Amino acid sequence: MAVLPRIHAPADVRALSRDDLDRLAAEIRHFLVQSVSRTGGHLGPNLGVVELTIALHRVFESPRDTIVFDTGHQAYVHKILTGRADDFAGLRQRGGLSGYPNRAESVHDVVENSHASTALSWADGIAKAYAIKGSIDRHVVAVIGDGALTGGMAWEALNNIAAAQDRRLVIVVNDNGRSYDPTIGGFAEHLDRLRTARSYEDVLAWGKRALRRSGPPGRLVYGALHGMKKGLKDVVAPQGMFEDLGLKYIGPVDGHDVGAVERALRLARDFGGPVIVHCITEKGRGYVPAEQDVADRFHAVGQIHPETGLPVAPSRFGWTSVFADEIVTIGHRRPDVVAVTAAMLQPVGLAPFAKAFPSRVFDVGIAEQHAVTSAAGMAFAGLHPVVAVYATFLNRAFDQVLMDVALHKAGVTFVLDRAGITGDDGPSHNGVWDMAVLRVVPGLHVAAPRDEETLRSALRVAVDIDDAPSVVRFPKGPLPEPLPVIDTVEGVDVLARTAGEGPRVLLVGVGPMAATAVQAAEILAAAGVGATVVDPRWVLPLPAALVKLAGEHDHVAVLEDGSVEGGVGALVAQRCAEAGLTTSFTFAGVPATFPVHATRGQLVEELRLRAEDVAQDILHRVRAGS
Ligand SMILES: Cc1ncc(C[n+]2csc(CCOP(=O)(O)OP(=O)(O)O)c2C)c(N)n1
Ligand SMILES: CC(=O)[C@@H](O)[C@H](O)COP(=O)(O)O
Ligand SMILES: [Mg+2]
Repeated sequence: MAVLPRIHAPADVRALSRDDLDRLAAEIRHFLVQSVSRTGGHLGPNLGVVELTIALHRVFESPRDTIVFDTGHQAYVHKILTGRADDFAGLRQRGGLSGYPNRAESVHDVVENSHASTALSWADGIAKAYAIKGSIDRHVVAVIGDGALTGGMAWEALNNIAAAQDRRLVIVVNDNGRSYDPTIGGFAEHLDRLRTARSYEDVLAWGKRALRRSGPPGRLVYGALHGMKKGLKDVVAPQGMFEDLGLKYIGPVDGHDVGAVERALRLARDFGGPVIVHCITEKGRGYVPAEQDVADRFHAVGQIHPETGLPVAPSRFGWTSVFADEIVTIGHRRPDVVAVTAAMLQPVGLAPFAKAFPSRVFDVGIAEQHAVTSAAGMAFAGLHPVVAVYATFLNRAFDQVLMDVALHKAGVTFVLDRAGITGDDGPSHNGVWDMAVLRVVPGLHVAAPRDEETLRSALRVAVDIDDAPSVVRFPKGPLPEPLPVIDTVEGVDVLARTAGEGPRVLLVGVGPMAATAVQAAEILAAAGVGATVVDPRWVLPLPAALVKLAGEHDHVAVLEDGSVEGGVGALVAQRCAEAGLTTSFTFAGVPATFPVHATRGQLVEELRLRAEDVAQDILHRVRAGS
């Protein structure tokens, strides 16, 4: 009889027999492959934490004990064990399950932020609060991957966690040796060494045999050692780095052996202080296409054929591919150009560059702040670094862009992929803050290309800027059709001029929103309102021609796939006001909200960013004479 249908809450998992547990793990694995094949999602990471998550919910009593997941992309099993298996048909879809923990879904979910390396700080804060509130019997458990452990915040948290030996805080390191690629750096090598050490279980078993064979005194010693705060493993093979930090270490544990993980977690739970449980897992475990995926073990898949793992729809030539191609061309021409990635070499399109110039690409781990400041160092020493990250992840390196790159007028180029609304990856993955946040950085240049040619051009110009930071941002997904230029005004592309009676409208399309602006102009023309559509291509520094053009029109609409608060539209309005213009404005962009996961198209409609929405809003303003 199937076990999974009997699981509606963690208590059901705790009630299972040992045999049922193995069956449950197999059934969950089958379920994940069948379901995520249909919806897309983080299949590989979740196949790697099936047994680990089962053991977690058997040893700790969520929500009384608090379990937080770092990044949260590996929380599908947690969702299954907390009664949401039936909801997976709607994974990452509007109205369906989020691809990450989500408090609106369950009391068992805490951290909704999908940005890596934050879980230990969450755990430290929660543990401090429990201590102050006297809830000393509540445990806090943080599950963090080896990749997320390469992020600086994790080490800030470890430093604090180690400072309080009385906190019931368990750190479960889910060590599968990879982010997307194999995890890099000295710490990753340290984990490697631990990983290859004799397993915790083996050492325990050896200790039991060896000491017990030596008669009553040996048995006495084994009992004393096993009961010791430090535990046998540390006595036999103390784990230097963690021990030096003041953190007890238990492991390495076979993360696919429910019993072994349970035993290690129980030991950690009862220790009464901060403990690291080092679980060795395999990303994509139990699904051959994922296990054999050299690139990233099916880290994130679209819809696939479950039998083969092959994509249902072939991926189309997209924005990232254009960057991947152009940066190689630039690399041939410019030996000083180097590339920096934060553990996302393939997703950001740097694999061809790495193949062509293996010594000129640097994977710094999930460490965007380090990526930016080390790039400032590279620029100081005569290189032109190109830092390629997803737009949303640059948020955490704002100070480094401002104070290490811009303050020193460093020629660093930032390539921001997934800029704008991405949608199904949830609110923390939309890349909508970059233009508003970076707007205040002195000297910084920002390009928002609208198609392939303007992207290639922007990259070529950016790498030639050697006295200031430059940013080139583009969205996720397939390339739009090229938009022809009918005129230019002091470097600003004019894409359309339509006839009409009465007030004339200036439509400023930022990046791919230029296409929406052209469509909106056509709708306005049909309503008898004439318009000019322009695309500045470089939105920072703001071209003076935009103010001049605004002065020649009665109403200005700025369309941007980014925050409308403090965005490009706000900047255009400010410059117009400074020039004494009294032009009225329509601002089409993303409001200061966290849109719930949905497709990009659904969010564009929800946020009224379609051409028909923008045209309607403009007509309303123009006809109201405002
Ligand atoms: C700040 C930040 N940078 C990059 C990412 C993209 N990202 C998502 S998961 C991941 C790899 C995480 O590796 P690990 O922590 O080892 O978890 P695993 O996928 O191996 O379970 C990366 C780089 C992110 N979510 N947050
Ligand atoms: C969890 C995480 O941050 C990444 O896996 C991200 O979800 C990938 O996004 P794309 O699928 O857009 O590359
Ligand atoms: Mg990993």
